[in-house]
Formats: sequence, structure tokens, C-alpha cells
Amino acid sequence: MEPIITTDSLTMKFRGCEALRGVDLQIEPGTVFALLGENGAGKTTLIRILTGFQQPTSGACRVGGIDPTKDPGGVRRQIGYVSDSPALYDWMTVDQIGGFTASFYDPSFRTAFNEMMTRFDIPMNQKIRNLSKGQRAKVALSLAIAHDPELLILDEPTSGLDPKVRRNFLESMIDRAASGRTVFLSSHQISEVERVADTIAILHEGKIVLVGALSELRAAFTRLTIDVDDPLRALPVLPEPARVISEESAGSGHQCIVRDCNSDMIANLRQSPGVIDVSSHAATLEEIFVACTSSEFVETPHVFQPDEVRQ
Ligand SMILES: Nc1ncnc2c1ncn2[C@@H]1O[C@H](COP(=O)(O)OP(=O)(O)OP(=O)(O)O)[C@@H](O)[C@H]1O
Repeated sequence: MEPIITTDSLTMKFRGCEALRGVDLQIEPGTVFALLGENGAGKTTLIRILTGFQQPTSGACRVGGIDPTKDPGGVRRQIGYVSDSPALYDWMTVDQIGGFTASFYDPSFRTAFNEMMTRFDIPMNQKIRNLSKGQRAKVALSLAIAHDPELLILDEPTSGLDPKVRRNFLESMIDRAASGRTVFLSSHQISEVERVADTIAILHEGKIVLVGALSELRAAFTRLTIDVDDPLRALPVLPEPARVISEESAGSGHQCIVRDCNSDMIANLRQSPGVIDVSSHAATLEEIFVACTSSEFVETPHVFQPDEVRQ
């Protein structure tokens, strides 16, 4: 099956800042894809390029078979998109904005939008400027999904939503993917992403440092806690293909996030001179995220470099 989104060496340079540095991605249809990154990592810039609001400095991309740099209107008609700060016409009522947006789509849009407003308990005659932050978020989201797009792109979709609506919303994203549609969302909310996404990419300083199926990433990363007899003792080297992503030490205790470490390696580690105890747990997505975005991950030459991590 054709990927619904592809990017090829996308770069974006602003004055004095390289927001994207050679981003390569392929996103399969029918997935919930989550783009994780710290503040300023380049998430919004990537989304703005994919939705045709920003021309990249170099590189190429396709969204649903369309090049957003050449046909931004075509992409935007085909997808649903909610930005991190949705611009809604404040002077319109909810009913008017529904009617206005419906004019770009087929008649089913209006019915679906009205149903969502009823479900969210938002009065149709209320002016947009008088809605609460959460109500605005619900209107923006409903406008983006009422035409039932094959691809939904959401920049920080749950900010402003209360926990109950947030939960329902995230569950509805899983349902969308189950029916073959694709959801691309950017988020800081790692625990939420963990619940809904099946594919994860971590963007760090404009580069994709990790991408893969969440289930595979969970299986591949281990947190090792190693106690040694002497704080000055060097840790035993793990054999290939294991790779230490990050390491923290406090006295004679060490915490490492390791990729591709198996039970034989851990058993050998326990037998190594000076090693008193080793415990291992599957790393959480948050631990993987912190390890992959830590300064050592990028800068220390003996751990694997971002380019090597890319799958
Ligand atoms: N129009 C612009 N002009 C100059 N620099 C910009 C512009 N847009 C973004 N940047 C810079 O590009 C970098 C990436 O910004 P971007 O908004 O894409 O990050 P982000 O990952 O979405 O961050 P956040 O999570 O804080 O929203 C930042 O350093 C930002 O200052």
C-alpha cells in the first residue's frame, strides 16, 4: 500500500535557525502516527509544510498523493487539519461557521457537524468569541473531521480539552485508524500518545532520531539498573547489537537505557567482575523519549548517533 505521507530530506531554514534538518518519513495509511518532540523541535514547522502553509527550503513531500508545495489547496481540501492555535472567525456564530465551512464540502458535512455540536453540547447560536477555550477546540476539531477525511493532521490536539473529552477524543482516533483512515498528531503528552498511537517518531532539533511501531520500540528498549562494588569501576561493555542510549550514574549505581539488549547479555553482565546486581525492565516511552533527546544521545560519539537510529 502507498504511504499516505512521505517526506524526503525535508529541510527548513529560518533566519538563524534550522528548524528541520533532512526529515525522511513514510506514514502508512490506517495508522495513528504520533510526532513527539520538545518545544522548538520543529513539529509545527513540519506540519505547516505538509499542509501547504510553508514552503520548505529543500526536500520533497507528498500527502495523499499530492505535493503540498505545488497544490496546497488540493491537500487542504482532502485532509482534516487542526493547528495548535486554530483561527476561527470570532464574529460568526457556531451555526454560521458550520454553514460557511460546509460550503466547501458535500452536504453530509453539515449534518455531521451539527451532530457533533449536539454531542459536545455547544449552542449553535453562540458567537465563537464567547466560547470557552475547550469549546473552541471542540468546534475546530469538528470542522476538521465533519467531512470524514482519509487523513487527519492535528497539532497538539488535546490542549484545552477536559480529561473526559480528551479520553473520548483519543478513543475516537483509534476508531478512525481501525476504519482505515490515518491520524497524524503532534504532542508533548507522552502518556496519551502511548495509549493511542501505533507508530511513533521522535523529532529532536529538527531531525528524526527515532521512528518505529510503538510495540517494536517497547520491545527493543530496556532500562538497566546496575550496581557495582566501586563508584570508580567502569561499566562492562555490552556486546553488539546492544547500544547504550543514555547513562546516568550516582555513586556505584548506574541507570542505562539500552537498545537491543537480550537476556543472555544481562546474565553475562551479572557475572562481570565488580557487578553486584543488575535489574532490567522494559523502558517506558517517556524514558525512551528522554534518552533519545538527551544531549549525550546526540553528542557522545560512542553511543549511537541519530542517523543510525533511523529505521
Ligand atoms: N516563521 C519563523 N521564523 C523564524 N523561526 C521560526 C519560524 N517558525 C518557527 N521557527 C523556529 O523554528 C524552530 C521550530 O519551531 P516549531 O514551532 O516548528 O517547533 P515545535 O516543535 O512545534 O515547538 P512547540 O512544541 O513549542 O510548539 C524554533 O526554533 C522556532 O523558533
